[in-house]
Amino acid sequence: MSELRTLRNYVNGEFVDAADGRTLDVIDPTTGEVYATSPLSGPADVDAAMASAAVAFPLWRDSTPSVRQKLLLKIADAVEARADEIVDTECRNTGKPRSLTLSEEIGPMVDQIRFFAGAARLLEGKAAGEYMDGMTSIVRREPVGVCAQVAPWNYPMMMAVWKFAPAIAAGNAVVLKPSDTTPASTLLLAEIIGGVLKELELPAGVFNVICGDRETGRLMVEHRTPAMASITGSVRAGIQVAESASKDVKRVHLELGGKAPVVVFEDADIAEAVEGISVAGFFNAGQDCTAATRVLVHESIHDDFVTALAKAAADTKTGGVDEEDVLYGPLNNANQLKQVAGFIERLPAHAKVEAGGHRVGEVGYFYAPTVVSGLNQDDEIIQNEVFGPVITVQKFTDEDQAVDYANGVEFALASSVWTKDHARAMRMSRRLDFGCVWINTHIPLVAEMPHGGFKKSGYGKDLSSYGFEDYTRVKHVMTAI
Ligand SMILES: NC(=O)c1ccc[n+]([C@@H]2O[C@H](COP(=O)([O-])OP(=O)(O)OC[C@H]3O[C@@H](n4cnc5c(N)ncnc54)[C@H](O)[C@@H]3O)[C@@H](O)[C@H]2O)c1
Ligand SMILES: C[N+](C)(C)CC=O
Repeated sequence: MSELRTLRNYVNGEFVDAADGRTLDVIDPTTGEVYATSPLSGPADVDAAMASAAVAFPLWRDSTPSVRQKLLLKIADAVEARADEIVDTECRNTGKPRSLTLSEEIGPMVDQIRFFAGAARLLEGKAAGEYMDGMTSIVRREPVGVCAQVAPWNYPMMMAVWKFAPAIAAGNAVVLKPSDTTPASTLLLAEIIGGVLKELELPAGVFNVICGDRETGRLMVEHRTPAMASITGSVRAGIQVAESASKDVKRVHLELGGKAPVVVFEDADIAEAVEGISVAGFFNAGQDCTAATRVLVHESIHDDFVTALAKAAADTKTGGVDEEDVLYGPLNNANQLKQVAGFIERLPAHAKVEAGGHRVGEVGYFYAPTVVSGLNQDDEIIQNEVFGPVITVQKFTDEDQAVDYANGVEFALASSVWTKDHARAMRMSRRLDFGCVWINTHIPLVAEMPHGGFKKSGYGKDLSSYGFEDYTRVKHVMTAI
């Protein structure tokens, strides 16, 4: 067995252990074996990281947009240059297929960092002017302060980018906590970002990473230093973060769970829909807040659709990091495997498992591509986030019922409509109560467009100029003239 790696926090430009030496095991989900340890950070570590960010913040706040852009562009170049190493690290820690991680994550991440590098120089505000006789008003857009940022395990490195890039572009300093199950790639990003900060002689404390669990996250959010708390994670965690932040009225940015409806009308191109939906439902083992997880199909094509989707599931391959033609790897951790299996074990008698419905192998946390039909709107598996390679299929009779079913959950992050009827697609995009509506596609994202939900999926946007503005505050300056 190879030697255990020791991961360390990254604070003020240095890798350091937790002050009291406590650690957590880091597990390779492909094998279920411990391959590293990471710090279980406590109050002293949170204090140190916050102090580092607090010192850096005024210096970074006063930097010009041009300097912020230069930093981010250099980080993007460095990430691109070390892509293979980053992918190796991410794949060891998540079990994702190597080739897909390279093509579907590194490219977009680099592009997203470059997008925010550009955004740093394009902040918009209202025109300065005389809105009252004898007075001139100006709007200043300023960074918010130190940001406490908490990331999930499903896209560890990409979610880190979505957090630090807009925050740093806007002039904030960051303390970021990766999930306890996936700290490795975020710490490699810290090494890269720290190297660029050093090269440009910029304050080391602009970017800090501390590892730990929920309690570490709570300590960060409740710490007196940050002015803003941002989390990507479950609804439960989001509610707790909002509660913690409310104690001293910190700004909160919440990207939480999803339960995306996928509405397929009778005039859709069925073959195209089945292919797009199966990839968007099973990609990353369905551990995606926008996954195409909850299919609603018009009754006239329901049976044919289910047969085709079950075949697509049977043709979908899960397997190891370097296996060929694999769409997805293991679930992220033993708890997640238990959670996904639990939903299938508890299915009501009226449900029918059309494909999969079982674990694959006994080593690691692999689960088969699964399709379940015959479900009712109030079934547990329809109302709750499975976050696994499971697609459910329900029948609808008309547009109104499709809208009722689609909107009839507590989540409201993403949705899609499959139809050739343009007017219907436009009607549906107005009526669907989700932060994103895709038409005849599902899952693509671009840096320029906002990502974020409504209802229990949270508030605040990632990516885009909206996401950038969330990391700024607006000040009115009025002067007598
Ligand atoms: N909306 C999005 O953009 C998006 C993206 C990815 C994942 N998610 C959601 O995240 C969930 C899966 O991720 P997860 O299991 O890591 O979520 P999780 O809620 O268990 O944890 C997310 C992060 O929050 C931390 N955390 C948990 N409780 C906390 C608390 N009380 N205070 C501070 N930090 C706390 C965790 O340590 C982890 O780093 C799914 O529900 C998924 O839909 C949403
Ligand atoms: C944000 N996204 C869609 C990349 C992953 C959500 O889980």
